[in-house]
Formats: sequence, C-alpha cells, structure tokens
Amino acid sequence: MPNSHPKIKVGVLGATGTVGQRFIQLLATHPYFVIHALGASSRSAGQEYAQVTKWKLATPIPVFVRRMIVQECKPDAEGFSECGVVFSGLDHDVAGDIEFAFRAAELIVFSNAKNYRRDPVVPLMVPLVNPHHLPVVRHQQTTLSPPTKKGYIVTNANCSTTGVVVPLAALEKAFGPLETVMVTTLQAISGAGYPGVSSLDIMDNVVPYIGSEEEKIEWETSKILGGVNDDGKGFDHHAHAPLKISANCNRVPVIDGHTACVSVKFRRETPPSLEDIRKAFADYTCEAQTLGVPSAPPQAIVVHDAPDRPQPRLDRDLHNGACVSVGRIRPCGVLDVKFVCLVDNVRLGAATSSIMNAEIAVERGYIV
Ligand SMILES: NC(=O)C1=CN([C@@H]2O[C@H](COP(=O)(O)OP(=O)(O)OC[C@H]3O[C@@H](n4cnc5c(N)ncnc54)[C@H](OP(=O)(O)O)[C@@H]3O)[C@@H](O)[C@H]2O)C=CC1
Ligand SMILES: N[C@@H](CC(=O)OP(=O)(O)O)C(=O)O
Repeated sequence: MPNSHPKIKVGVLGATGTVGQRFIQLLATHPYFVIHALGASSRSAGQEYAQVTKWKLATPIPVFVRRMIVQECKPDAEGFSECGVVFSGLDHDVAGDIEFAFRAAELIVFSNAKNYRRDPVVPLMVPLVNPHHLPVVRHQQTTLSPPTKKGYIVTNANCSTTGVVVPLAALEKAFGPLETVMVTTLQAISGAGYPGVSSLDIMDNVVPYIGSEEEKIEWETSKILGGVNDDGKGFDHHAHAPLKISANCNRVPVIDGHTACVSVKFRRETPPSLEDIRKAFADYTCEAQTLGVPSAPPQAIVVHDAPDRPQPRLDRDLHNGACVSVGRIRPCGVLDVKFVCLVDNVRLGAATSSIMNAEIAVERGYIV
C-alpha cells in the first residue's frame, strides 16, 4: 500500500478481551489501519475504554484509545459503518450472530472466533501458510446468505493449530505430503481468555483437558494445508493425500505461548535427513513475506539448536510474536521425525494473524 494512501478505518469487536487488547496494541501504530470503533458487551458499552477494560499488557493503553466510548457490537453502532475492516476477538458464544450481522451490513470481518472456521465458503487462513484461500471470499459473497457486494468473513485458526501448521507446511513444501502427525500441546493460560482458568486449578498443576481443542487441531489442519477446488468455490481439505492426525492438549502454568511436541511420518518412502529438515524449516518463506506486509516476520520459522529450546518465556517475543519457533529436531522411533514448536497464542495465534490476513487482503486488492 503506497504511503500516500489514507489509512483504513478499522473496528475491533471484543475490544476489552485478551485478544482485543492485543489488537489495540498492534493496531495503535499500524501503517495501513487506524482504530475507529470499539465494541464489547452491553456491560461495557457506553463507557470509556480505559474504565471498562482490565488491561493486562505491559505497554500502556494507547492514549487516543483510553477515552474512546465502547459501543455495542452492532453494525449501526457509532463508527462501525465507516470502517473498511472489522477485527473480531469476540467470545464464541456471541461471535456467530454478531459477525453474521456485520458481514450482512457489508463490512469485511477478520475473526479469531471458531464459529465460521468450518464454513465451506469461509477461508480459514493462517497468513504464513495459505493466503491462496482468500479468493474464495468472492464465491462467499454470492452464495452465503445474504449475498453481499463488499462484506465477507475470513477466520484465522485456533492458536495451537497455527503453531503446528506452519512447520507442517514447511515440511510439505520441501518433501511432499505427510502421512501421520501426532501432537501433544502444553498451552498457556491466556488461551482461555480473562479471567480464564482459576489459579487454584492451574498453579502447581497440569490440566489434561481443553474442551474441543484436540478436535480443532485435527480438523483445521487439513483445511489449511489443503488447496482450493479447481472451480475456486471451496476447499479440498487435502483430499489428494488424507492426513492422519491425533492431538493431546494440556493446560500448563505458562502465561503466554503454546508449546507443541510433534511427531511426523512422511508419505515418501525414504524420509529426509534431519539436516534437510532443519534447512526446510529455516528456509521456509511464504506469501506474506514476499508481499512484504508490515506484520510479516523476517523469518516465518526460527530454528533453535540449543537442546533445551524453544521455551515460552525466552522465545515467545521473537519477531514481535509473529513467527513460530522450532527446536529439538530428532529421529522418532515410531514415526520419522519429532520436534518441538512454540507460538505466541495471542499474537500469531490470534491478533497478529487476523491483522496479517487483512494486510494481505489489502495488498491483493480484496480491501479497497
Ligand atoms: N486467548 C487466546 O489465546 C485466543 C483466543 N481466541 C478466540 O478469540 C476470541 C476472544 O478470546 P479472548 O480474548 O481470549 O476472550 P475474553 O474472554 O478475554 O474476551 C471476550 C470479549 O468478548 C466480549 N463479549 C462477551 N460477551 C459479549 C456479548 N454478549 N456481546 C458483545 N461482546 C461480548 C467481551 O466484552 P466484555 O468485556 O464487555 O465482557 C470481551 O471483549 C474467542 O472466540 C477465542 O476463542 C483465538 C485464538 C487464541
Ligand atoms: N482454546 C484455546 C484458545 C481458543 O480460544 O481457541 P479457539 O479460538 O479455537 O476457540 C486455548 O484455550 O488455548
């Protein structure tokens, strides 16, 4: 986007929540976008943002946002109709109806919520993996009810899925389709929003259950790694080489950063060497980088060679939380190779992905 182009006004739905706060922090100085409207529940609506938000980030609330009046999440509430893009960090209990209404009112919605991820005409887009799914929004505009001229919805993936699918995409790009993936996650408490998991449940503990999380990783991965159908009207879900994937998800006492231990079997008969796998991770580049969008990290995957990395506390801030860290690449006695990966669940796992998806949409002419 040329520097002379005026910034695009954006709204944030769920602006007071964990993901909403990251949106505000990341958008406050954004070169393409300017925050114009904030929405949350009726508990917050009508009040100044700083009064109703339990701000949990280490940087202060941006000065111009502090006194903005939080609106109800309705497309006709003040400010939203002037927005070129609306980012959603809404609770999934309400995201379905609200995002539907914004799309129907001809607004472009980039959502973190799970509600539309499985819709056959909604792109489930991880910006470091599958921006080639974006053109399906044109089909969405004509077939999803109501038809729209401008409005559409793009979702990003579950935060754990995002951290795993980037290294898997790098392996598929270099070595062809994968056959089997086993994933065990160690997920941060911020993944459950605020106030989230009670301290009495998580301190000195591991909780081996996160509702629906395993099914999300297993289902979303194939949609993301798959292509677009030949007619451009939907997604092939990796049907040419169905992926067997099994996930185990655990909540651990970490504030930010989801770790995943991943084992992989390739479809090709002779697996690549560990050295070639390391190189495939380190060399992986994606469209967000070639387009040069502002949130794209200089390295999509940072490979760590120290035997005890990546670690959430040490590595989640790399490239402003916009990359995936990978380490401990080693042979697997059951499948072919195993490794550990780490993603910042609230940045690349949530707000950064939505913003980067929107940046890609700007560069490709889907937001004008
Ligand atoms: N946290 C994470 O790591 C990730 C979260 N997500 C997804 O992002 C979304 C937001 O998550 P998170 O920020 O953690 O959740 P939070 O619980 O921290 O925030 C929820 C937000 O939704 C708003 N909200 C709740 N009820 C209503 C309502 N009836 N009408 C309008 N707004 C409402 C809240 O406003 P109010 O303050 O007024 O109640 C708040 O702004 C969820 O769908 C989640 O699944 C996705 C990836 C990662
Ligand atoms: N369930 C994730 C966060 C989340 O909200 O996921 P989703 O966007 O898929 O509902 C976690 O607890 O870490």
